Amino acid sequence: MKKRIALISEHASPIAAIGGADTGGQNIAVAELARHLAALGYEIDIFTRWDDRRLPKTLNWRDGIRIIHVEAGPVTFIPKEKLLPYMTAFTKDMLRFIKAENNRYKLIHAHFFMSALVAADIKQKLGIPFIVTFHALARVRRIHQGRNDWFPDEGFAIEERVVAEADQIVALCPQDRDDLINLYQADPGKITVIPNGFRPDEIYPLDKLFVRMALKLDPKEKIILQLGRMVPRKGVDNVIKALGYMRSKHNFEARLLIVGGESDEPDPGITPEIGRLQKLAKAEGVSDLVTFVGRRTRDMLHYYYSAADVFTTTPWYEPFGITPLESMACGTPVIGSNVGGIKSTIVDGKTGFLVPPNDPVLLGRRIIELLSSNKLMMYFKENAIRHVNESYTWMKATHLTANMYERIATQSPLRAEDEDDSLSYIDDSFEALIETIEKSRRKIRLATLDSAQAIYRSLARGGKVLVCGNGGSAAEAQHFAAELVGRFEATGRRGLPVMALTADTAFVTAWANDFTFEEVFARQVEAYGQPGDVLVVISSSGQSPNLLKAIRAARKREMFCIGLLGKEGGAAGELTDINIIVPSNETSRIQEVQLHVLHVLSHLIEQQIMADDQNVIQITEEWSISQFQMAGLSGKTADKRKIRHESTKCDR
Ligand SMILES: O=C(CO)[C@@H](O)[C@H](O)[C@H](O)[C@H](O)COP(=O)(O)O
Ligand SMILES: [Zn+2]
Repeated sequence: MKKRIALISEHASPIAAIGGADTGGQNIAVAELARHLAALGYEIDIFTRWDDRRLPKTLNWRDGIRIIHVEAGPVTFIPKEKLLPYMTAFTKDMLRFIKAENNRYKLIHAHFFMSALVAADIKQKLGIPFIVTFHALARVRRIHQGRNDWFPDEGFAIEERVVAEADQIVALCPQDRDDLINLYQADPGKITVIPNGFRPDEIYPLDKLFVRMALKLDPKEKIILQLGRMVPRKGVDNVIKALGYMRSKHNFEARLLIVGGESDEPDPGITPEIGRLQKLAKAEGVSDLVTFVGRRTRDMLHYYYSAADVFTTTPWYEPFGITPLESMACGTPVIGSNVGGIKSTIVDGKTGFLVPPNDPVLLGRRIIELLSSNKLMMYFKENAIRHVNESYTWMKATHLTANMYERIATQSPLRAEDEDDSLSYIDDSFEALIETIEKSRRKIRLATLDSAQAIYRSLARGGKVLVCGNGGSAAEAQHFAAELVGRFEATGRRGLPVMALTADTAFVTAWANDFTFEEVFARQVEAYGQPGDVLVVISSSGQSPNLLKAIRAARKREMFCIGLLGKEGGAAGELTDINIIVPSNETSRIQEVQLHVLHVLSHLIEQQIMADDQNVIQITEEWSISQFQMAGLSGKTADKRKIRHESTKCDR
């Protein structure tokens, strides 16, 4: 069985279109991680909030990947800042799904703090270890966005809990790791740095002239590209201001293409951020240099990256930033702000430039410096392609992730390679046993009681019990005899004459060796059995010839025969006086229930014998005061056995 992993990404579905306000790097990261894990042989379920009724509850997205749409709040788009109140419902629906499918996830990998809250609650209930990738940390966001961060303050406490309870935390870059340690006191030993990546078969360089023609762009113009989520913190303002600075102070003109938004056509009505930036462009006197492209599908992105001369990304902060990688993968140098993940993915002066996040003048100067030197552009291009292919592919990130999964899985109680199979077997066998016990409880209670009474009656009258069976049943025959000759639960009772016909190895081997195995029990029945004694045969099939012969021999000696059987009783069931037939066809399940029945019989017989002996002592004491003395006998010499016999006669 393949290893099952659950990914939770409460707001960022892998199938959402990229570029909208709430769709960006996390959607891509989850989608790519899932695809590459599936290629490594994992079975992936991605749990994400159901926000569109047109989508099925469970979607078989790709080979080995399902998207499970979780019911949590209204089935419509809700901004991620408003999702926290629905997380309890999310957990409940996810638990329901896991239980309904009887799924055993090796671990859960949660993306973002709300998903991690779900994972932490599920870990508490089901013990499944979990890993978290925060993608963005509340404290960091608050530092950089202040009151423009609309997430509820509960986020801080939730992140602290998650940091403490997660089995492992993925930091996207060294800055992310430092923030986790400094702002959340995360245990450094629990942090693994795994950067995001790009897919070389999806994002690769295209011929600049060709794509400019395809995109109807001027082949000669200098083009600056800005691509990503349309939100203020991405710092597009900075680039527009840089454009203004370049034109006014250096008379240097370049076109700025802005790709992104909520619709394919740029529409300030649908994407207010576009309207805001248009106003800014006007104020900076560069409206004619700024082109809003609108949202584009992922298969078109490398056209835009390849068409540009330089890619700019100057957010105030950026937990990771996938777009600079993609641009470098297309051979387009990047000028990015010296923050978060960007400062570790861009190699300053080798694959592009790093600039402070809010410095349009410096940005403008760097753009001019780069766009004015073909030599520098070529140098950055070559370095960029080599750099990202060496260090930042999704395949590489997935290998690091899978290594971490294996590490966690081997530390957890649900560990190790092929244990899914073993665990399934364990669970199934328990289920089957529970089912057999359930059925048996109803079916064999009366036969069990009758058998206990028959054995007790025989013992009470001075009779004995002979027990036999083969293999596991031979062991149980001896087990039963041991309970009654010795003791089961009670202390201080007399030993009872119960004999396992399997125990005399000298006789059994001699008789089987010299004559026939079929008569090893029958011969002993003939030797020991008396009228009124009981023979108990234990068999799962009821077909063993040596048992059938034993029963026939017992009948001849007017013994009472009890069959503890399975599989509808077999031939033995036809010959005995009482049958306890376990309603199952599986030998092991039959034997397991038979052991329980033998314990129940031991208890019932033992209790009856104890009650009986108590009765005898009382009568003995009464007689010793009255009748024995009158008869001139001492209590000591009273014939207790005789009295016992009398007292049990009237019992039943
Ligand atoms: O314990 C087991 C199987 O669980 C075996 O030893 C099993 O008792 C032997 O195969 C017996 O020979 C089966 O005999 P029976 O139950 O069919 O009379
Ligand atoms: Zn067995």
